[in-house]
Amino acid sequence: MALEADRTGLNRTREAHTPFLSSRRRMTTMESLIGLVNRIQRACTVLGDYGGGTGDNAFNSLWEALPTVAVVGGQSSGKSSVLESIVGRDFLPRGSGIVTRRPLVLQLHKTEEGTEEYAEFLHLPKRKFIDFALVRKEIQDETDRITGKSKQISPVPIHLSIFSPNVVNLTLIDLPGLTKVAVEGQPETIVEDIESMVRTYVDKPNCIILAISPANQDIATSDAIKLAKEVDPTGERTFGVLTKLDLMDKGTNALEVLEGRSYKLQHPWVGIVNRSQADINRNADMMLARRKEREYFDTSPDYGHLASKMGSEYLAKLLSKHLESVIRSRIPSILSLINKSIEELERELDRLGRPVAVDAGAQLYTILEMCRAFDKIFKEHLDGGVKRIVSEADGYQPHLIAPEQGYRRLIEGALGYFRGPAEASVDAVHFVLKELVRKSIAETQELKRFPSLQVELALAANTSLEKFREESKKSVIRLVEMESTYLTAEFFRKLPQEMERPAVANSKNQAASPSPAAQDLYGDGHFRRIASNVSAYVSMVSDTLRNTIPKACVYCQVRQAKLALLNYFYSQISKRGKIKDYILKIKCLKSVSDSKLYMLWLQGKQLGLLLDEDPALMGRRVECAQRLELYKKARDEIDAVAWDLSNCCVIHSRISVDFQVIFSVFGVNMHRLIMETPVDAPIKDKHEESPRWKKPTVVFLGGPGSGKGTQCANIVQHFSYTHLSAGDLLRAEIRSGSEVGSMIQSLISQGRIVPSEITVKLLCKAMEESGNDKFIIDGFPRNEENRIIFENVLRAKIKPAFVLFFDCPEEELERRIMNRNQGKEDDNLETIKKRFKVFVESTLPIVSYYESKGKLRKVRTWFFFFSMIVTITCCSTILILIFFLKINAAKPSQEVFEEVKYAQLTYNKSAKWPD
Ligand SMILES: Nc1ncnc2c1ncn2[C@@H]1O[C@H](COP(=O)(O)OP(=O)(O)OP(=O)(O)O)[C@@H](O)[C@H]1O
Ligand SMILES: O=c1ccn([C@@H]2O[C@H](COP(=O)(O)O)[C@@H](O)[C@H]2O)c(=O)[nH]1
Repeated sequence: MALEADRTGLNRTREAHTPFLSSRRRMTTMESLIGLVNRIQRACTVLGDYGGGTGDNAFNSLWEALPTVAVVGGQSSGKSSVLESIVGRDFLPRGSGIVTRRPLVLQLHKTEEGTEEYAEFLHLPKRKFIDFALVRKEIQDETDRITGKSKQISPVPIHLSIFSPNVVNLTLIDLPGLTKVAVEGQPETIVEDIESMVRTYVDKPNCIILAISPANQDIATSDAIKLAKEVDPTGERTFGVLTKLDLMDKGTNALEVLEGRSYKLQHPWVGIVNRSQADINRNADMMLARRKEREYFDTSPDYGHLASKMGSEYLAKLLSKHLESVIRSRIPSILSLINKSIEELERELDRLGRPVAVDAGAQLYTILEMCRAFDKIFKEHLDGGVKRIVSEADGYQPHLIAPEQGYRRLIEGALGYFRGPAEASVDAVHFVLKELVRKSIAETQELKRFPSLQVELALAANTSLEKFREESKKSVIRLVEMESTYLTAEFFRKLPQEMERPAVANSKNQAASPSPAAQDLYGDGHFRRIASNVSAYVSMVSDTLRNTIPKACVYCQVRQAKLALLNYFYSQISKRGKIKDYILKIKCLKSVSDSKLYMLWLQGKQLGLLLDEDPALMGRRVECAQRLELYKKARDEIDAVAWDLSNCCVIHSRISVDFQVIFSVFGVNMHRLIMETPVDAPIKDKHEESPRWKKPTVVFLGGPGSGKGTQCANIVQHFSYTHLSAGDLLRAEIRSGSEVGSMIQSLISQGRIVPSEITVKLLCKAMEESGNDKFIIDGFPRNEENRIIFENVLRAKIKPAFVLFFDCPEEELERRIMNRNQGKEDDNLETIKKRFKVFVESTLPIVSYYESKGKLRKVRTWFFFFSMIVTITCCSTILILIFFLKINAAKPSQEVFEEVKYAQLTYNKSAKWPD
């Protein structure tokens, strides 16, 4: 199996190693569908997803989506004998009481005539059982391994594969026989336990019920029919089997039941005649028993007219055919479920994050990556958050009351009041930063699963912030002190001088009388002026500090937080990493006695401890990864079957039965389309012969958003073409709400390519409905499978002219799609990336294919372009062979259109499409 042994611990069988077989071993056509389901079922079981309902409900059950045949019957209904007759071997445990205590998933594989029969268990990979008595013993032993020797039952199935030329391809699930009372040694709840286990299978709409009833009992008392009637009242998925016909009372028969009069089912009842108890006791040959059964019906006066539809061989064939067709019809919904599950699991794995590495280097790397993620968020917040706080924090206004001690003392004293608000600014920024650290840690998705790391990171970041706060405080205090120690002399020089000068006499004789100014020298006015001057100075300093304090905060705290918030953490972490490595080395050298180092070892926590995830989360990740692998493999297998089948058609140059099968797999009625084409003629001739739409069809290819649709709209306006966009047709199908629509939706949302059958069907339908005979096919074929179907099916209907490739750089495509705004749900960044990938991986090779036919024209220069136009205009008889043109789609739309028109005008109508 593709799931690795160490991850599942369940690689127990060869099939368990590879329940999904390599393509070499892959069976083809009809058988492949049952084989495919078998492989998926086995892989599901390995991962705990099986019908018994105990699988992990947190996951979608793939098992439940798979069609199964459950064998249901009461005790002694002849259930085991029916199964043995179908297989043609004696291999089931027998005895009184409840023998089948675990579901037995019995997978029958038809091998070539003359090959040896053998059996294999999923739980015993390397053992091939040739002796079927040992198979019986192993079923008993394996049952006991889970249930003990008690009479308990377990829903965990046993998987048994039988390879034989005497079987048809079929998978059956044998369930414990329904019982009415608990007999000696059985738990009291056994009756309900068995019924509820059987119900978990038969309740599912994908379950085909093989209801076994003995003919020698009244059908109205049949446990199997009673249950089937409840869960499948219309009888659509129930096959009634009547056993023990030969044991009925003389003179009675079971025609009422077999002819559907007693209890009507949608499928015919099948009568069976098994070996008698005496035959079983003496190990009578099963092949002989089959022959006897045939003879019984052929010669029966009661059942002779039904003989061809009776017996275990007929039953096996009937079931195999039915199972095959049910699987076929279910493939779209299985694919849809798989795709949905893949998306869900991928999302969940993204959420859970990658598994934690085991070595110190990788652990360090993981931690650093998370730090980077945190740091990024922190910086984003920083750019928004701090600015606001810093600008709010500068609103301090000191209120100065100046004592009369001269300017210097007054000012110095006043400036002292700035200390408090300056420190408060630093604190405010500090708290904002701290809050941002908390917020950023909470918002860092990657950190969510590591609580210890969150704590350590917060601790280290806050330690750094404390350091920055101290630095910042020192700086702002220094700024305040600088203002106190050096007063700006310029300010004082500009003060009105007369205020300071003593009064002067007017004339020699005149006694000096105090001027009004002098009178005011020691009055209120004087002090008011000093106060006002001091205040003016303080306010000037305040303005300066209002600018410089935030600068200091930003420089010492914000800038540092941006540059070096985690430096302390990094140094701690790297020390731990080194210590750990060192210790490990020392331990290897057996010199752990170095006590100093050992102390360090104990002090420093191991890196691994920081990454101490919740074990439940780790388990969940492993489960998700395994499921994802299962679903992806299953999807590939289903795709491969489709691919194998469609290839058959190409290889044989005819539409084979298989091809029709795969068309109908997708519920597509391609029969008419196919049958209308001369399929037995060689492909080459086929295309030359009267296609239904004779006018040339042009194919537009290019990356998503390269402008194909835009140019199609232009063409439609100027030329009488009908534009058929494969993508738009698929989107319309989604909107129609059909079953296929949901599968398409799931593929489109992943940028994946829808199976050709569906796209071709939609294209043909649109062509028919258009009433036109000239088409541009936009965006098809876009992978190799598309191309093959295009060449072998669509080409029979149309006359392809040329492929026009729109060449455009990816950045331009992305820009255009993101701006397109046409409500296309796959126009989102996530899907776009996937579409580009698919385009490069799948569509470009198709472009190269047509290029390899030697028909490629490089992007033409304008000179070339105009010269060609001139040539055409001057000499219309010149026809230029152009099968393949490359359009420089990065040019403006109108210019692109000129190129498109040119291509349209100049292609050689008589030239052949490359074979
Ligand atoms: N030459 C151009 N220059 C600039 N923008 C363009 C040009 N051609 C088309 N666009 C714009 O780019 C977007 C994608 O174009 P359009 O839908 O035609 O691409 P498309 O190839 O049909 O895409 P898709 O493969 O998804 O169907 C549209 O919004 C369209 O208007
Ligand atoms: O032939 C086709 C065409 C389209 N798809 C799917 O549809 C989307 C959208 O197609 P656009 O042509 O880009 O509109 C594309 O990504 C495919 O998922 C397809 O499968 N087969």
